[in-house]
Amino acid sequence: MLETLIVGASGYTGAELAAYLRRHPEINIKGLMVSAQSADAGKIFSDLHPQLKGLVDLPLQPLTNVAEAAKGVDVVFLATAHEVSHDLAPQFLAAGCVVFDLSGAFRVDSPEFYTRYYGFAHQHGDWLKKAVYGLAEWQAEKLKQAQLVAVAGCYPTASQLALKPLVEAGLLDEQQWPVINAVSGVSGAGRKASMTTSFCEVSLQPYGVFTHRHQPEISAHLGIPVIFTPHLGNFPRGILATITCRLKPGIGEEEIKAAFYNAYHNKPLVRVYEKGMPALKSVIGQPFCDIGFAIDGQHIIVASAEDNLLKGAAAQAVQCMNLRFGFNETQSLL
Ligand SMILES: NC(=O)C1=CN([C@@H]2O[C@H](COP(=O)(O)OP(=O)(O)OC[C@H]3O[C@@H](n4cnc5c(N)ncnc54)[C@H](OP(=O)(O)O)[C@@H]3O)[C@@H](O)[C@H]2O)C=CC1
Ligand SMILES: CC(=O)N[C@@H](CCC(=O)OP(=O)(O)O)C(=O)O
Repeated sequence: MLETLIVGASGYTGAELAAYLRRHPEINIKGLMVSAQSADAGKIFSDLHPQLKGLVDLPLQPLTNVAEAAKGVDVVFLATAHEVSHDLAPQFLAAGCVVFDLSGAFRVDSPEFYTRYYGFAHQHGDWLKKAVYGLAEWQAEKLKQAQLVAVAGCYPTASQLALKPLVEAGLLDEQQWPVINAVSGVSGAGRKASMTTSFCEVSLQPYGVFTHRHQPEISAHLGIPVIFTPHLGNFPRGILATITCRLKPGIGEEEIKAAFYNAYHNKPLVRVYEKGMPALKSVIGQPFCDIGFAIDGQHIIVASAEDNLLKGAAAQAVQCMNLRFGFNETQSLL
């Protein structure tokens, strides 16, 4: 049995982690943590997330001393903001814990990337180098050795799962950058109140145009440049990415189908459609990323759908943990 902490347990992804981990036969949830100053410290977790009433009724504990909190703990999930994870992860790692970080704090091995896109100077270049990028379907071998897993971002997961089979098989015309248009539900911005995510303000709209931090995350791990435009949608959860690319001359449906088959025929959490396009309703509340495509001449449109809080965050984190410890990949997820 692995003793496990969820830090940031009162948040959206933290709550989803608790829901999965409570039913994992190899995991004991030892503690649900929030910040030392949290207004929710001392409250019962399920009073904040009543869907888990009677299932996870532990108190939310203030994280006042990391060394103390890490005692007897094997695994830590950090469902915290990037800056918070950046500070906490090295402390839990120093205490010997295996850390699964849902934030972007360790996803790209480039200190300049953090200054430019995250607005802070990264202090842990050693861990940036050692971190394994948690895009589970593509990192199974590396994950087995990882002490720090930087779980892939929500948009980057939907985007890369759709594009990587085509890139790896060399099917795309390299002169034409893939154009990714993706819409996310509001839970992507977290649970804390803010003006931009308040009910009356939200209206379908692009944001972060040419500047969103997920563009370089996707490019860095895909190995090619992309255009990425996120949109905020007026629904609670889910991401739909619609991606337009140009194929190399002579590439057709047969090659595309083969590329997706080779990549995912034995990957239970990616479902590639024989025909039709995925919709959010098929993945909300599910740990899957669903992919569909259509070809017209040299153009291909690939669409991928996921629940941002699940395959885009908590489910993928648990999937990475399953792979790390040699459990069934979908344990507690399906
Ligand atoms: N939402 C999404 O769709 C996705 C989110 N992510 C990433 O996952 C992380 C969590 O996201 P999300 O669940 O949406 O965030 P939320 O804002 O919903 O939750 C953040 C949690 O962190 C806690 N927290 C804040 N500061 C500290 C601290 N210093 N020590 C311990 N706990 C702290 C908060 O509680 P309190 O403030 O009361 O202490 C809260 O429990 C972020 O890095 C996000 O970028 C990744 C993929 C998708
Ligand atoms: C709708 C919305 O605001 N989405 C967030 C992305 C979700 C997220 O938390 O980003 P990571 O996957 O990198 O952790 C944003 O655009 O900043």
